[in-house]
Amino acid sequence: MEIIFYHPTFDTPYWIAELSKLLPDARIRGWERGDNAPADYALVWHPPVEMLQGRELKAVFALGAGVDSILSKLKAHPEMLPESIPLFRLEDTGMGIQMQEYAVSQVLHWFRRFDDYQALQRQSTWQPLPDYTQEEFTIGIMGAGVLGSKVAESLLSWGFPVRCWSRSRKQWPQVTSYAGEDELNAFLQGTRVLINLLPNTAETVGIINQQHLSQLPDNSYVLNLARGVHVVEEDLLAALDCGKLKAAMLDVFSREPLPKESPLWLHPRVTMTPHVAAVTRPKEAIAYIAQTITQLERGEAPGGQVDRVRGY
Ligand SMILES: NC(=O)C1=CN([C@@H]2O[C@H](COP(=O)(O)OP(=O)(O)OC[C@H]3O[C@@H](n4cnc5c(N)ncnc54)[C@H](O)[C@@H]3O)[C@@H](O)[C@H]2O)C=CC1
Ligand SMILES: O=C(O)C(=O)CO
Repeated sequence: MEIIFYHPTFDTPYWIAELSKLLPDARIRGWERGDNAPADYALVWHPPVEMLQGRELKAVFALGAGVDSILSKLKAHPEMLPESIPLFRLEDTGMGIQMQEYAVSQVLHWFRRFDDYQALQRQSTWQPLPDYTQEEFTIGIMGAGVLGSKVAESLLSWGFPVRCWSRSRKQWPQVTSYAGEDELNAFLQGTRVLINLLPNTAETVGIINQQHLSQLPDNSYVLNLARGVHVVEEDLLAALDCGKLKAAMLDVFSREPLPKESPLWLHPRVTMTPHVAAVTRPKEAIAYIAQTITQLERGEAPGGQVDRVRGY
């Protein structure tokens, strides 16, 4: 079995060495321009078109959870990957715990009013503030998939009311499930902290916009952990400035790196991280890919296959 690997920043020799331990019969090589030798599987992130085009692959693996970049490249270059070749993505593989850490720490930061206390500290003001209660801090998770479910679980354990919104209704213990466009407004109207974990698809681009933000209660919060294109940044800033939103924490942006001139950098109630909410953990990802390849070789149907029409 031949496997080719391409990632613009990962440590290719490490990935090859670790994957070889789990797939001892495979010959694994880092792909370089000009390499047209046969391959059965390709492991990729932002692959050049020529890496995949014209190959008779058994499957392609995206080395992350989101497949928006590879699917948008496929729109422009459908010849890169015929429909008959399945595309797999990473499901959790250590990203769930990272999303839990991120969401729980930020929700608790807002819930315990550390943002307000930091503002008071800057004015040298000693001023205890009234506590918030869990009942007034309903968490609304958009995107009830692999990562959304992990985040829901962790916030439930801190006693917050949790609701989720997705395409189809979920039966999760203690979580109120809203489904489809018809229920989006009702979902938003009872959400105090909106956490976005949707995939980037034609239906979800720009979904956090003026119209939807206006449905949230006043003094709400937005935590964007998914993709920058979900948020209309001017609408978010307007919502912060009119008091609809109390604060926003953003990990992802419509343009990355965020341009220096973006007003988000200096807004006093915006905090940000540079797209690090959950990164690919090599050990877990390698074990997952090795297991999936083994299942494919046995003729089984493993999980994690992307529905290219649906877009995630
Ligand atoms: N900031 C970061 O570091 C990272 C961000 N991500 C982002 O998180 C996203 C979610 O990842 P997973 O949970 O693994 O994806 P997933 O595919 O398991 O879950 C997606 C969820 O969104 C829902 N959904 C999709 N389209 C919808 C629509 N039009 N309306 C309502 N609900 C819809 C689905 O029903 C599903 O519940 C990824 O696509 C990626 O963009 C993932 C990893 C790291
Ligand atoms: O895996 C993904 O989709 C990511 O965004 C990694 O940062």
